[in-house]
This record gives sequence, C-alpha cells and structure tokens, in this order.
Amino acid sequence: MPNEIVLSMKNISKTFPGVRALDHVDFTLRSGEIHALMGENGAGKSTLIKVLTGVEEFESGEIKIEGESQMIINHSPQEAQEHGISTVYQEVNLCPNLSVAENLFIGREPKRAGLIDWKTMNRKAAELLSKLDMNIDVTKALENYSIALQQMIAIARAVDMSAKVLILDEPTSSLDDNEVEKLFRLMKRLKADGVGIIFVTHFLEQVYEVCDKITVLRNGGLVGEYEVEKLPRVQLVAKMMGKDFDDLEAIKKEGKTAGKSSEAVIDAKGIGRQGTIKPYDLQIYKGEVIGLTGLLGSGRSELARSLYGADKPDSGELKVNGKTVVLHTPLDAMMAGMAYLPENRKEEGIVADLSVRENLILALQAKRGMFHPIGSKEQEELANKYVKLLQIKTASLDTPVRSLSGGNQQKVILGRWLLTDPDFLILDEPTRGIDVGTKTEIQKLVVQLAKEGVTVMFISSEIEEMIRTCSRMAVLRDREKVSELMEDELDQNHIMKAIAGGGTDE
Ligand SMILES: Nc1ncnc2c1ncn2[C@@H]1O[C@H](COP(=O)(O)OP(=O)(O)OP(=O)(O)O)[C@@H](O)[C@H]1O
Repeated sequence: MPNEIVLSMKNISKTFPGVRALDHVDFTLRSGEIHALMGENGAGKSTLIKVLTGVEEFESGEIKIEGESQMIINHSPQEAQEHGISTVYQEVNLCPNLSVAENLFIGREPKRAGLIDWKTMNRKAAELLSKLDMNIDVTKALENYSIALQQMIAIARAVDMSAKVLILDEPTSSLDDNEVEKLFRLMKRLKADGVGIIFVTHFLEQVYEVCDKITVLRNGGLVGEYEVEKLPRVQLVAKMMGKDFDDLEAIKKEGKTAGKSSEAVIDAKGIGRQGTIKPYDLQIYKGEVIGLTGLLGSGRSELARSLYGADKPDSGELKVNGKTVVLHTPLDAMMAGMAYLPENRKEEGIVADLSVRENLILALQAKRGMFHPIGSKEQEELANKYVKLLQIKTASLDTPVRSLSGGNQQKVILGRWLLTDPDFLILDEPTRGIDVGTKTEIQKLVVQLAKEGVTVMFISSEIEEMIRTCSRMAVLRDREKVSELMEDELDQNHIMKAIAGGGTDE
C-alpha cells in the first residue's frame, strides 16, 4: 500500500505560564505506519497529543488530516474523533461494570423500534473483536478482563469509530511481556489495515520491536524524524538527552554492595495475608538493595505492602532494627523509619492541587506531626534541594503539581520520601514512565543511598535495571516468595529461569 500522509502538523507552538512546551514542532504520520513519539520527561510529547486532540489549544501552526481540504483545529476529543483521530490511554476510559459489547457501542448502540437491539449489538461486538483475534464473551462485564484486554477493547472501539489515526499513550506501562506481545500483534494488524499509529512510550526495546519511525522531541523542540532501522539505540538516547551517552555502563557493578552488614534492618518471619501473599520469611540487611522480581501479578507489590503495613498481614512477625513491631497504618511504618513509593502513584501519591513544594514536604510534615509545622524557609530549602537533586522540571516551587509532566510528578513523590530520611526505603517501579537519562540518575541515587547505609527494596519490571542496582533478589511466583538469588547469580539467565520456575540450581 502506498503510504500517503494521513496527518501533518506543522510549526506547532504552545506556551504554558513560564514554559515553552512546544516550539515550532512538525510531525508527520503516514497510513500503515507505527510512529514512536519519544523524548525525556517534559519534552512535550503529551502536549503535542493534547493539541492534536483538542484537549489544549495551540498558539500557532497548522494541522491537516487526510480527506479534509482545510486545516483543522480540534476543540475537544470528540471533535478529533470526528476527524478520525482517536486516543487510547494507559488508564482505560471505559465503564467496568457494563458488558464488553456495551462498552464497544456506548453512544452508538444499534436500535430496533427505539430500543437497544442487544442481539445485534452482541453479534457485532463479537465480530469486531474476532476480526482482531480477540475471541471473548462480549456479554460479560468489562471488569472481568485483564487491564491488557480492556485496553485492547478500547482500541477496538476507537478504531471501529474512526480509523485514520490511533494514538496510544504509554499503553504498555502496566502490561507484562505476554500482554505487550498481544498488543503489538493488534497494532501490527491495524497497521496492515492502513491505520496510522502514534505510539508514545519510554521503552526503547518496544520502539525497536514495533515501530517504523521515531520523532524525537527535546525541551519542546523537534530534534528530528528518523527511520527506526537507521537509528541505532545509542544515537536515539543521545538525541533524546541532547548529549553523548556513556553513563549507563558506568554504574554497572561498581560497588553495588556497600560492605556487607550482618545487621538485619528487616526481619520478617511468616508474614502473609490471605489471598494476597503467602507467608514468607525475609531478612534484609543494612545498606543492601534487595530486588523483588517476578511477573506482573506475582505478588511483588503485595509483599512490599505487607511489610509496610499498607495491607495489614494476618500472620507472622516483623522485626525492624531488632524490635518487634506491629504496623497498623503507613504512619506507623513511617515512624519506624520506613518509606514507600507506591506503584500506583496517581491514586496513592500525588496531590494534584498542591504545589510542588507542598507535595514534597507532605510526608516529612506528617512524620514530624502537625504541631511542628515546617517553617517556610526550611520548606523552601528542602524543596529546592530535591528539585535540584532529581532534576524536577517545574516553572517554580509553587507550581501546582498537576501541571508537571507525568515523569516529573513521579520524581516529586520520590523526593517526598527521600526527604523523610528513611532507614528502609521501598521503591515500587520508581522509574516507570521516567526517561532514560533520569532513570540512570535514579539508579545511581539508589546505589548511593545504599552506600550511605539506607536499606532499599527495589521493584521493577525491567530486569536490566534490577541487575544494575540490586545486590540480592527475592523471586516471586503466584503470590509466593519462591527463592532468593545472590549477587553472583544476578544475570538475565538466572533471573528468567527463577521467574519462570525452572529452578535456579544447575
Ligand atoms: N497544564 C500545564 N500547565 C503548565 N505547564 C504545563 C502544563 N502541561 C504541561 N506543562 C509543561 O510543559 C512541558 C511539556 O510537558 P509534557 O507533559 O508535554 O511532557 P512529556 O514529554 O509528555 O513528558 P512525560 O514523559 O514526563 O509525560 C513540561 O515542562 C510541563 O511541565
């Protein structure tokens, strides 16, 4: 199929107070093309998508879509959809308690004599999904299906409604490998049907697996458009960061384990919670970075939450620094010197309406108690220190956190916990959604914190990242801790085997 241009954006500019989010950016999408939109946190990716889909206005530039003679300006996502542009986000925007068929046809249900024609709707839904290789019961409520499937259903709906341009905004962040594979199959299928797909992602591997082109943004400016085949990874990273990239290797192996200590900061015996995590024993020593590995849903976060008291265990005993403790609430855990960066930051972390400074200070203030307010000078000093340390991109300390890019919001929450100066820090996917440059910085920081005596629990879906930072790993499978891997066993092979269940002894 000749690849004609389906979407062209030229010279797009957009300014937020204090930030030039897009500066004369061009973007071109062809039919049957999967086009990655990449850049570090705050580069302008989301803004470009928002401008395209009418969520934000833009100041100057032109948008043209195939089939329309005039340039278009969308004022709402609905209008964008009428122009053939649909977006599917990581958080699926459908109704969990309605059936799959209803979700597929909401607002455009087939009718008979003024009433919804259920039979036709269910049949059409099944046909639509089966065309995309999803053979599922469409009469069941959406919530019965995994997030991955829900996302694919959202994609099917979007494509069925308007098929020219499909935008996938970080769709793979919460999927496991198997689910990502399925999503890719669907994407390739749509590509073969001539849909143009914009794929916003931070995962390099995935870009090289599925994309044809890459457009790179940096600081609101266009760096360039490249064919995937002609752009080696290192160069891509260099373009995103705007500098040469030789950093990642540098932290590898270099003194990961600070002098081994025999002092157990955490000593868990038989801790468990029915239906969530089977009873486990785990000792964690001062200054080590212990990784939790396993497939998505294997119980990694659940183990962390049971230690922290976020989900109260129903069995076992926990000692922190030699003392038996019972943690009823996260505040108890914080008082015992723990800090927990949750995986689910949107719901459990960020307070969107508060400023960057207020968000940063929050946990420390809770720890000190409401009767000991932190003075504004100290607040400012602390907030400034962590904005600098984590390179948080914000117009000022008083900017509402809501207006920061996703990755920068994440850094704010990480900063919040670092600020409490914890003995034991649990990081659940701390670098998800964070760009490569900052990822490296965070990995370095973790290794550094361990050297300074902080004990860290690190959970990540990226094995490479775990190998780089952890000195030991606990392996989980089906909500059970099944083994531990020592430092000399921390390589891709051993880990994969342990996760898969082939055993680690050879
Ligand atoms: N509503 C807003 N108000 C003020 N500034 C904003 C707003 N939305 C975005 N920005 C700023 O515009 C810049 C571009 O942000 P954008 O969200 O487009 O980045 P991004 O490339 O999507 O980053 P990430 O990968 O972190 O999601 C950032 O500096 C961000 O702080």
